[in-house]
Amino acid sequence: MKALVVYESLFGNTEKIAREVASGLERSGADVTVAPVGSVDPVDLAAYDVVVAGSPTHAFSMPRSVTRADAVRHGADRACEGPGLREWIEHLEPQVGARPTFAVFDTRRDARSRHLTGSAARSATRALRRRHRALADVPASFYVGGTSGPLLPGEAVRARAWGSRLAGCARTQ
Ligand SMILES: Cc1cc2nc3c(=O)[nH]c(=O)nc-3n(C[C@H](O)[C@H](O)[C@H](O)COP(=O)(O)O)c2cc1C
Repeated sequence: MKALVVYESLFGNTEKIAREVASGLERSGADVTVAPVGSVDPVDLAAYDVVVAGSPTHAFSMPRSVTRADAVRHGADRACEGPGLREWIEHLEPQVGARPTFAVFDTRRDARSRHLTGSAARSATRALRRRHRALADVPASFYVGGTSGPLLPGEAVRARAWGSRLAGCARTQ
């Protein structure tokens, strides 16, 4: 099974999760490519059985240019300023056939936080459904302690386990 894991990441936390998901997929026997979302042509996905896509949650949704600029003001690397997952999904062709199957994840602030956090992965799911894309699993969220991280304890392990499980879900689709 061939898998692609693409990510958008301003401070590096979503990239770390993407690499753990990739390692889980690999552990389950998949041949995996991991890449920043901006480096993969969204029109050219026919080679993959499963595409996993992730981004940070910004303002309850996927990042936009204005929220990326905000992240840079908070110390994120300007080179990561996008375009990102939102724009990548907009450039996907409307789906013909079931392949590849998609799965989406995000990073966001601790679920136990007093504030409503929103979820980029839920927004990405809606955007993919509008493009008639098949989804292998419910959107997943992984938690950081603050705007620049770090990942909360146990999240890397949870991401690897999710990756392994995805390999199974994608095979049965
Ligand atoms: C401009 C901005 C808006 C954010 N909005 C939210 C939000 O609505 N909900 C949330 O849970 N986290 C929010 N965060 C925290 C991010 O989710 C966090 O920075 C991200 O998970 C870190 O991932 P990264 O290292 O891959 O960039 C926001 C961060 C920034 C910079």
